[in-house]
Amino acid sequence: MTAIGIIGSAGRMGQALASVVADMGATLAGGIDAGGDPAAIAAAADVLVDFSAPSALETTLAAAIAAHTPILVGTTGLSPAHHAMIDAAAAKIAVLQTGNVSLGVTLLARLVREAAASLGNDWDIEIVEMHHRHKVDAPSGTALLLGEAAAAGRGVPLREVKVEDRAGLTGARSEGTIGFASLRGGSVAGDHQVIFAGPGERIELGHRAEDRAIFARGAITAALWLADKPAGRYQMSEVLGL
Ligand SMILES: NC(=O)C1=CN([C@@H]2O[C@H](COP(=O)(O)OP(=O)(O)OC[C@H]3O[C@@H](n4cnc5c(N)ncnc54)[C@H](OP(=O)(O)O)[C@@H]3O)[C@@H](O)[C@H]2O)C=CC1
Ligand SMILES: O=C(O)C1=N[C@H](C(=O)O)C[C@H](O)C1
Repeated sequence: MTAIGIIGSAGRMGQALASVVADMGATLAGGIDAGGDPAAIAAAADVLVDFSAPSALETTLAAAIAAHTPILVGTTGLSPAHHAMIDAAAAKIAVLQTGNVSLGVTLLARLVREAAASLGNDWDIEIVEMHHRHKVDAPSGTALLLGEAAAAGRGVPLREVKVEDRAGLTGARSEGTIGFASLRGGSVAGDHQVIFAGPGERIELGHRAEDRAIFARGAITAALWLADKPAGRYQMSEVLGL
C-alpha cells in the first residue's frame, strides 16, 4: 500500500487527510508540522502531501528531492519564486501543484477557459471567492487558478491583466482586465464564482465546497496517481482525465 506523508498534519487539511487515508486504500507514513523534520517524513513516505504554509516549501521540496519522493503541493499563497522552486524540483521528481484538488473546480477551470475563449473583451471577467475566517491568503489559490484559466482562454498572461485591489477613486474598469474580490467569514469551506459581465447580460460559473473532505479525497486520489510517476510537473486535469 502507498504510504502518505503529510506536511501540515495537525492543520485543518492535515486532519481531514488523515481521516480519509485508510478508506482510500493508502497508509499513513506520518506527518509533521512547524519544527518537524521534513527529511525523515520524506524518507518514510512513498509520496508527500503538503497543505501547510508557503514558508515551508523550500525545505520540504529539498527533502523530497533528496529522498526522491513525489510530492503534491496544495499549499496556497505561493509567490513567483515559489513556482520557480517547484519548476526546479519537477526536473528531478514528480510534483503536482494546484490551488484546488477537487473534481468540481478542475472541471470548472476548463469551462471558464472555454467561456473566456468564446467571449470577446467586452465581456468583463470578475472572480469572487469566500472562505472561512481563518484563511491567511488572498485571493485564494483557486481564484488565481480560475483567473489563469480565463486568461489562457483569452491568450494573455494573467499577471498582465489581473486587478486585485480596488478602493477609492479607481477610475473606470479597464477593458480586458480580470478582477478579484475576496470575502472572509465564518466556516465557509470555499466558494468561487466567475462572472462574465457582458453588454446587457451575465454568465456566472461557480463552485461551492460544502465540506473539506472533498479536498482530502481529491488530494489522496492525486497522491496515489503521482506515487509512481517520473519527474515532471503534473496537473489535476491529468489525474482526473479531464
Ligand atoms: N489545494 C487545495 O485544494 C487546498 C489548499 N488548501 C491550502 O492548504 C493550506 C493549509 O490549510 P489549512 O489546513 O486550512 O491551514 P492550517 O493553518 O489549519 O494548517 C496548516 C498546518 O501547517 C503547519 N505548518 C506551518 N509551517 C510548517 C512548516 N514549516 N512545516 C510543516 N508544517 C507547517 C501548521 O503547523 P503549526 O500550527 O505548528 O504552525 C499547521 O498544522 C493553505 O495554504 C490552504 O489554502 C486548503 C484546502 C484545499
Ligand atoms: O484555505 C482554504 O481553506 C482553502 N484553500 C484553497 C484556496 O486557496 O483556494 C482551496 C479551498 O478553496 C480551501
